[in-house]
Amino acid sequence: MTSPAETSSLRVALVGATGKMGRYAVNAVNGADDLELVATLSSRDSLDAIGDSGASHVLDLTVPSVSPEVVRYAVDHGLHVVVGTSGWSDERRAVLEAQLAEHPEVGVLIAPNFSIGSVLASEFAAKAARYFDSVEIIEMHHPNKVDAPSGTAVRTAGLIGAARAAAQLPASPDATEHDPDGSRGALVDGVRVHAVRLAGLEAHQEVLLGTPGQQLVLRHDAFDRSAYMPGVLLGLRTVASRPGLTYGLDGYLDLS
Ligand SMILES: NC(=O)C1=CN([C@@H]2O[C@H](COP(=O)(O)OP(=O)(O)OC[C@H]3O[C@@H](n4cnc5c(N)ncnc54)[C@H](OP(=O)(O)O)[C@@H]3O)[C@@H](O)[C@H]2O)C=CC1
Ligand SMILES: O=C(O)C1=N[C@H](C(=O)O)C[C@H](O)C1
Repeated sequence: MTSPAETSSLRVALVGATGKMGRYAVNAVNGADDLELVATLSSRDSLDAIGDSGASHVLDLTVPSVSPEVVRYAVDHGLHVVVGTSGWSDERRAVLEAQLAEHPEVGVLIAPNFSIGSVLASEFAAKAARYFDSVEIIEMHHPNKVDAPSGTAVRTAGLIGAARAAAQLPASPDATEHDPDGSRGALVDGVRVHAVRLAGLEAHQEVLLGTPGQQLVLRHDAFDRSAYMPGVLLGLRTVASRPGLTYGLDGYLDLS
């Protein structure tokens, strides 16, 4: 928990303030008595507006091609960062870890998903994975999403893959020999991931777990972006007390 002294000086610069997530986050931060929104940036602004604003924290809700530059700027300036933007691959996180080693006082949270339901669904999937022969992920999003598979699906596959490896499970059974068009989906940490983009959808994910005679489906639906705001605020309030990189909001939750 952050102390009152720390929270009273929590000044947030929001990058991506004009986006779908950013617009919700502006309202969420403005509605929190212990947070002050000191800068709102879009693609038209220089990142120097962050430094000029006197921010202590940066909230990054941009696009995968821009997010690493935002985070690099913030860490170089000694600012704590909460990242919701997707696209933070193992390679990108390794580069960030190296940068953070030079700024050991700085905390960064990369949260592939801020919603508690989604975080729990991924956690449950990882717990269940060792008891089933097969597991596949279907992620379903609005058609404006620029990246696939979703950051949430990548994170979920990572947790499941680690759980299956720890249990020394073989690969999910699959006799496919001929798949010229990639119908079997992407393979992420040994888990097949299928990405659907459909008008009318927001953000949805199903983890299908199968073993002879039964199936378990773990599904999460985010119907609008209010689902993410409690997690955004939790991240902002906690990140300064957690130096280094935390990957996944579960790192700030007591899920044991
Ligand atoms: N972690 C989570 O729980 C969630 C994560 N996401 C992720 O958050 C990210 C944002 O999603 P969403 O709000 O839908 O995206 P939008 O496309 O609606 O918004 C993108 C924002 O990034 C800004 N931007 C683009 N380029 C730059 C730049 N060079 N410098 C500064 N700002 C820039 C845009 O500004 P402009 O208006 O000027 O173009 C806009 O404000 C995505 O990666 C998405 O996957 C989404 C939902 C939940
Ligand atoms: O772009 C989105 O909408 C979302 N992006 C995040 C992701 O890539 O997982 C989180 C959520 O799925 C919504």
